[in-house]
Amino acid sequence: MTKLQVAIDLLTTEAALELAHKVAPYVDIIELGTPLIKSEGLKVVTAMKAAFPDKLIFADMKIADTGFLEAEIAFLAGADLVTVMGAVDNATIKGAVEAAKKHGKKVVVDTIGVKNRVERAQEVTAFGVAFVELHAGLDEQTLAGYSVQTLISEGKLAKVPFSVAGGVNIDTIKDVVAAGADVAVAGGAIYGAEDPAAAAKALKEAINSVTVA
Ligand SMILES: O=C(CO)[C@H](O)[C@H](O)COP(=O)(O)O
Repeated sequence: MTKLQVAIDLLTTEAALELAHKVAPYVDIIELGTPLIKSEGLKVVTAMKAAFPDKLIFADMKIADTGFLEAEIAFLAGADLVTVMGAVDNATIKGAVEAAKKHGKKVVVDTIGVKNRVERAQEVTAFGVAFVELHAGLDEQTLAGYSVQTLISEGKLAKVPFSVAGGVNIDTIKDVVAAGADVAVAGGAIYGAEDPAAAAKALKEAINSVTVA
């Protein structure tokens, strides 16, 4: 069953916790977005894990260097999953995976900026990462012609564990599930909604309505 991940791209711990309390019944993974971690520091990760010990806490660290060190500080703060950039040196990804093994946690590779996402997803999966995030960032989503369907198609081709992130919403989440994604990530579609709990509930129900062959 595809998991639902809420990406919290808000800027304060207080706002992030308030949103998480509203949507927690419907989500499997709570992501602390990169701007939130940069704004608040890793104490937001610690606070979220303390508030939701039964949820997977995803620290979107977007690690680009010192893979072992940066992954380890996030794990020590309470993260269950951390992101490393797919475009960086393999040594950084392997270092983060070593830290994950040491702490019994997991690494996710983020493909922002990766030219050949399918090939790179297959390469990094061999390093022992949990899954690959086929991802178009918030800036890329504003470009003319952007469509999340490109990421969804790549997920089908890659045949590795993957998530899709980049404007996933109620109109597209069923396609994400049907493509076999392990995780569907929704940020703006939840935190930008007038009623975030209702939005998260609808996304979860959409996931549950799809039968994957
Ligand atoms: O990691 C991110 C940006 O770098 C976002 O959290 C991710 O793209 C999901 O948010 P949205 O659904 O609003 O695109």
